[in-house]
Amino acid sequence: MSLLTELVAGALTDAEARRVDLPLSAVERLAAEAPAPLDALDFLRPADKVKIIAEVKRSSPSRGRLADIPDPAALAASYEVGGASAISVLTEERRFLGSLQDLRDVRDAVSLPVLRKDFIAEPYQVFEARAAGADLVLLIVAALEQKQLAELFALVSELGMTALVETHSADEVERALDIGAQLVGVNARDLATFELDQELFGRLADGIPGSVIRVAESAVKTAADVAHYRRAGADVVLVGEALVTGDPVARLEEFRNA
Ligand SMILES: O=C(O)c1ccccc1NCC(=O)[C@H](O)[C@H](O)COP(=O)(O)O
Repeated sequence: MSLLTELVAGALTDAEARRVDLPLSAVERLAAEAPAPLDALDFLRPADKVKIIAEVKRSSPSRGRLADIPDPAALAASYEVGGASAISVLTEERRFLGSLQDLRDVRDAVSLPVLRKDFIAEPYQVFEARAAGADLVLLIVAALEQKQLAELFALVSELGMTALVETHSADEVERALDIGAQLVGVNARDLATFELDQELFGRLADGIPGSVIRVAESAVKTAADVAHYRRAGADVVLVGEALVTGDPVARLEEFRNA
């Protein structure tokens, strides 16, 4: 079983367990009652300076434990002070040690759009994201059949949220564009081998029209890495490890001025 398949299966098992206490009808109701989502596309629109999605990331399969993050809300608030344009919260529990409670806490602490970063494969998880206050939901093309991707994308949009559609090849970029994605990510990390390829963004960016917001994900350690992605056409960079292992405000300022 590939790591991605394992991560999706684990996320679905955990969602199934939550569903025992909170059935679909209840989570749908909570989603409908949640305050309206922010327009993430507006916050991430291309500008003179690169926009940053700053990630709350405790641990990862490739790097193990990164940071304890006892107070995700405080970390997210410091990201906002540092000038982030959106906050990504890893809610996957098994390998990233995140939770939906982290997302709720972050939602209450910032006035920026919040992304649910998880291994989403079922509508229940999308309703959960909205009920917890998410404005954005990650959809990983490699984890989904095209029909499933299109249906989840339609649901995310119907609930007023924005999908960050993540790709790792030209074929996946085409699939993202086919469903009408307005926010397309290129992840430098091969989710099967963990290999990082910072050049991948540049190779795929040309296939993404200028009307679509282009997000370079992973492998940003320094301002030079941000500048590299910027030159290759990134409107937005998504950064995790470098922010949770250093001074987030100082690093965000460096990265924004790259
Ligand atoms: O980070 C991992 O090891 C990982 C493994 C398998 C699936 C996803 C994984 N990470 C999710 C991400 O894409 C990153 O958290 C995100 O792009 C930030 O990356 P970084 O700045 O390199 O921490």
